[in-house]
Amino acid sequence: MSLPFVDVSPFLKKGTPHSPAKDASAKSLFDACHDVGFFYLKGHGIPKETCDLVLDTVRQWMLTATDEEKFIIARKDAGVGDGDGARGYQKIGENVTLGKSDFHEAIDLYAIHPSAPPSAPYQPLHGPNLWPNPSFSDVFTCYIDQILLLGAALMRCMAVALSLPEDHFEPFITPSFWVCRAIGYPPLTPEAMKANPGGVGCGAHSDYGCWTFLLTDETRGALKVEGKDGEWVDANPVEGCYVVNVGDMLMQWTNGLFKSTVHQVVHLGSNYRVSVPVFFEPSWDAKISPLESCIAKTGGKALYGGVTYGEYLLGKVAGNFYTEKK
Ligand SMILES: O=C(O)CCC(=O)C(=O)O
Ligand SMILES: [Fe+2]
Repeated sequence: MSLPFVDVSPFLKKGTPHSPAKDASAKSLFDACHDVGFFYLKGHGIPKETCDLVLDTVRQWMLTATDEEKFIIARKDAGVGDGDGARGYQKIGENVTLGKSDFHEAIDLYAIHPSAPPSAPYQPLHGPNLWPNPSFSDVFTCYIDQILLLGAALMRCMAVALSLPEDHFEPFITPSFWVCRAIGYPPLTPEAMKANPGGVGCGAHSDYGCWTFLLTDETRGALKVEGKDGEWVDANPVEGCYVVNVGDMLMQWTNGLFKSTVHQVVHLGSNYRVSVPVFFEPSWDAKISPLESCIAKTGGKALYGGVTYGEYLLGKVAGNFYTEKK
């Protein structure tokens, strides 16, 4: 199995008339999402220099920040200092998947909550992002703005793929409650290998939102996608493309028509690998339930109940971290 390609370029400019190019693009999106749930997205219009700057910014900070600098922006439980239980730096092993620690460090960033208070204490997910420094914040804020436009374009493409009006999803995603992770996977030293025998940088999981736009450095053989027969397929980086995948929320929204596929990161190389997934999500208050047109195409019965996206997210984030109490 190799991952299919989807060209989103016909949808980048909002308000353009329907065209055969749009139909072709929407059909390739439908096939990719129905079949594998993972694809290479081309024609996205985000310059290579922007992507390189994002990756370099993460690498530079992860490799040069002192323990104290990392501690200052460490993720804290909600209500503790500037913590909201989700945002901030996580040291190696703090993130867990299926009860096992992941061998990576990361800074987690989220959209600002629509009713975020001006100062601490913060309820879960209601805090400010904990930025390492102003230039990191500038680079990421500008980058995420571009991904949000791309996410909206992909939603227009998805609407056409599902025979809906092109702007059908706009009210649900405006504004998107996006999530972004700046991740570093250190090389596995012999000692690290002993503590983490499988070398699992990020355990097998599916993503919980809508679309994941994954930017990675040039490391090959690290990201693995579960194929239909349970085999692991490498999703190596392709120059000029994002690796994009369907998350659980989109699977529910399409009543299972689009697949949210399990993947993992096993980085056994001797380099420090950097990746930056941006998770494009509905608005905090968006009510998501299976689309009628998708129910009709999948046997006529809704397979999922409805959720409010923010509540659903709160439940997911609560299970992400290793705490001493567990
Ligand atoms: O680092 C990667 O390539 C993928 C990370 C990932 O799957 C995630 O953060 O959900
Ligand atoms: Fe993932």
